[in-house]
Amino acid sequence: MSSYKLNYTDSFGNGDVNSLGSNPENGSSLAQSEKAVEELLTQQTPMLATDDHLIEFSEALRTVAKALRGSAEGKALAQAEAAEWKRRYELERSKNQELLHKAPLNGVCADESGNKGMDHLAKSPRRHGQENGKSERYSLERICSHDVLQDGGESNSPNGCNNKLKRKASFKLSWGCKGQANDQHKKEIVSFESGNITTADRSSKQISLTWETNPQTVIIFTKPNSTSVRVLSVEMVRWLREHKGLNVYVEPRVKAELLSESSSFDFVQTWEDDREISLLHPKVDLVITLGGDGTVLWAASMFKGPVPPIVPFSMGSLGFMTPFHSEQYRDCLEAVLKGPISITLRHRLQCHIIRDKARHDYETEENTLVLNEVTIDRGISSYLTNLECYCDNSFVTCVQGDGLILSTTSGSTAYSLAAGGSMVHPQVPGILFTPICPHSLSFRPLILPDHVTVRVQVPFNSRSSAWVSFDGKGRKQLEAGDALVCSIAPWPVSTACQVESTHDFLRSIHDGLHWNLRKTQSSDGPRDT
Ligand SMILES: NC(=O)c1ccc[n+]([C@@H]2O[C@H](COP(=O)([O-])OP(=O)(O)OC[C@H]3O[C@@H](n4cnc5c(N)ncnc54)[C@H](O)[C@@H]3O)[C@@H](O)[C@H]2O)c1
Ligand SMILES: Nc1ncnc2c1ncn2[C@@H]1O[C@H](COP(=O)(O)OP(=O)(O)OP(=O)(O)O)[C@@H](O)[C@H]1O
Repeated sequence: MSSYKLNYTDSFGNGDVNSLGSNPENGSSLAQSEKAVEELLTQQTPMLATDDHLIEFSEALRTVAKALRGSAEGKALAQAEAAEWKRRYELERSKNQELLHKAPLNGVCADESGNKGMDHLAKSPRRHGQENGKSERYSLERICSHDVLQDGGESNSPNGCNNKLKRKASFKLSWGCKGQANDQHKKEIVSFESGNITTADRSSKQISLTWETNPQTVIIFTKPNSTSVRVLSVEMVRWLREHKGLNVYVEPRVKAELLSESSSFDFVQTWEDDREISLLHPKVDLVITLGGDGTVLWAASMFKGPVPPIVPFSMGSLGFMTPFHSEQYRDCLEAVLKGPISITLRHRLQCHIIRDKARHDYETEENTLVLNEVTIDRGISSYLTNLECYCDNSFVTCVQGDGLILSTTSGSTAYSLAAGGSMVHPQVPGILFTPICPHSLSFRPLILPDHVTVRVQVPFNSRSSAWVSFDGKGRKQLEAGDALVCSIAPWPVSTACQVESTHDFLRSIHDGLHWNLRKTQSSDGPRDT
């Protein structure tokens, strides 16, 4: 029986409790043997008085009967004890599973037989007690101590796990980027409670936007020189005003177009200077774009800080960021204005040029925000670029070729893709480092994490200058000694999804690029036998 008990405790957490000393058949056979002895004694009694041997035999049988009774009682006790241990074991197992659900046991080590150690219980018995009351805490602590003693107490197992109950050293994780204390967000994603690092949440999830008050003001950006866009913009502006009672802003060019249609478009508001538009952000609830991806890039570039959510209607040939069909604009806008809507949160890169010859702060150039990418190329020069690249001050490589693309994940389906970069889901945070026609066989594209700062410098001994462009626009020259510094901007661009982020992304690569489109192989032909 004690071996049952030891076996049971030895295999705590993994053993088969039902096989340990609780076989009901054993108990009933002992009871039957005892009953048989009693019957024999009763039958033999008349003869005992006359035969000494029989008396002796009778005494012996009584002793055997007593022993059998004791054994049966002991068995019953053992069964009761086993049942109690089983109850405790199941109680503990359910607690462990509860704990596992809350936090996977990263810090728990296994003994040689693969059994889980008890450190996870040792570290938080009080927590069990607080949750389940004193008696359960007491029983759990007893189970732990029992297990540890049975497992051999103080010795260290070969895998380095000490079987003795002990507390793990506690620690703290902190996140920082160049001295900034921006822990809060990350702490919600990674928990490091009680020495266990666990993922508490995903850093990037499908995001849903719900209006708390009704949207009042929209701004519409349209692709220039397109008749179909012009026709739609006239219709949409009227509908937004007459059916939805919204304030509408458009670009000065579009206001002129609307007024040429009818003077009733007087209510439409605009601005004089593009710098004014950044002041509009606090007033604008929603941005609508009518065009292709270029119009989304254009709209985003108008906001040098936070950007209102964008609803992009597809009116171009390709539409990676434009999931909405213009024919159904009423239904679509009804749904968006009502909410909730799924959005894709697209990171932008903030790019800053540092001029070697700049000696004063006022000579510093303004940051430029890009939604797709910043490109550093050789421009009209016929020489190879010679770009020294650093990531957080670590030297990365020297780009000798046509140039380098630093792309967002939204931009991964644009120029970076054409230069051999991976396609990356737009909500994956990171910076793509994609060379353009590198003059080396081993230069593969990289994807860097979202917290790094990349610096691309034209060395003083470079044969030629380089050229920077932002989302394919605004080219600037980088002379020898100049550098471009680039990191993820704090103001992402949220675009409304037709369905949800992943669905829309996959649809865009299927429809836009015919990704992995191939005729299905017919089933007739050679087969594995
Ligand atoms: N070789 C190339 O593929 C190449 C060369 C130069 C620029 N571009 C891209 O063009 C972009 C500027 O776009 P534009 O419309 O203002 O110029 P554009 O009118 O010259 O159009 C460029 C094409 O890129 C597509 N595009 C833009 N952003 C995209 C994205 N995120 N995913 C997939 N395709 C996208 C557009 O739909 C368009 O068809 C640049 O940011 C750059 O990524 C690509
Ligand atoms: N409101 C705007 N003002 C000035 N330029 C714009 C505006 N909207 C878009 N553009 C520019 O017009 C060009 C074409 O825009 P867009 O990509 O939207 O249309 P598209 O080329 O017809 O689309 P696709 O590339 O899908 O065929 C881009 O270079 C973009 O920067």
